[in-house]
Amino acid sequence: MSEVTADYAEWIGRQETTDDDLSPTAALAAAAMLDDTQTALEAGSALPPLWHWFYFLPRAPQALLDVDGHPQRGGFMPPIPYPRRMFAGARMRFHHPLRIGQPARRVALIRDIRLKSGRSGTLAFVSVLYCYYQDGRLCVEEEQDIVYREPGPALACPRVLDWPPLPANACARIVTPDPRLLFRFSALTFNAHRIHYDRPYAIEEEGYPGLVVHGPLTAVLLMELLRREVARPVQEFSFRGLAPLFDLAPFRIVCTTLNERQCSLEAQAPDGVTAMSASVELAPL
Ligand SMILES: C/C(=C\C(=O)SCCNC(=O)CCNC(=O)[C@H](O)C(C)(C)COP(=O)(O)OP(=O)(O)OC[C@H]1O[C@@H](n2cnc3c(N)ncnc32)[C@H](O)[C@@H]1OP(=O)(O)O)C(=O)O
Repeated sequence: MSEVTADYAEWIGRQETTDDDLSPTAALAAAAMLDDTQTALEAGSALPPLWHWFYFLPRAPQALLDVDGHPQRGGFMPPIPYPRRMFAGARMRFHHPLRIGQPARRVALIRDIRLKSGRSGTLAFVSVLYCYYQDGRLCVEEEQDIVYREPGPALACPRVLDWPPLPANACARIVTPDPRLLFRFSALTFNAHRIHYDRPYAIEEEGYPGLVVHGPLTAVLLMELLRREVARPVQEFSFRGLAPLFDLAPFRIVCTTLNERQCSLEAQAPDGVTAMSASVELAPL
């Protein structure tokens, strides 16, 4: 195990800088995808939390895409040999909102590469730290975990069961992850991974029962539920993808208020299993 990570030691500490003018165009398209007609998205408006994912898009030329649709490994990301890439989770801290229509910079740094043994086989986790700057100050810090898996047996189609009753201090929404939503999210994030839009590829090559819901889309939907229902600035947010969600049946997102500063969020698969869990620290009142 440690030998494999040693092979990639030279990737740790690699950096990549991306500039973006944060034009309102992407935010307006994201609002359309989210049926958000309320949020002010003019030049100078605060970008809602997590909407920075609609900016700083990958710029790999078409000729340098791998068969799965991601940029070929061995550039910024290490050449891990396991073929199944997934977004495993992220932890972030919001210091200041990014402002629409003003230049911003993202600095990415490979922080860690670690091999683990999981129920699904060997997992290689690559942790990437992203720091977002505007007006010379650090606005958002985010550490993402990308996991690469070995090929494994095909996953079964999820069963549809009843979701558990909601606790009193919780609110929820049912999400229908149809291909139109997945396509728009892939387009907004310029993510060409075929598991999100190419059903034969997702089923026959990567062994999923349907199109896979992007982890960041589920995280955005959780954050939007919080933004609508709790409507307080977020200071910290972390989430972990525990099981994939598919376009085959609706899933439920739930936000539970724990106390004045903390909420927990989760996405529940059609069979009731927690597919993503998240926690939020709100800014002090
Ligand atoms: C965008 C984008 C891609 C996507 O959006 S892909 C779709 C979104 N992502 C998912 O659906 C991932 C859902 N999660 C899973 O399928 C499984 O959790 C996963 C990652 C396959 C691992 O399952 P296992 O059953 O094999 O793992 P274990 O539970 O046995 O755990 C083994 C060790 O790994 C650690 N671990 C597990 N899951 C995570 C996680 N999400 N984040 C961080 N660490 C994780 C676990 O703690 C165990 O560690 P120990 O130190 O205790 O051994 C795009 O590509 O851009």
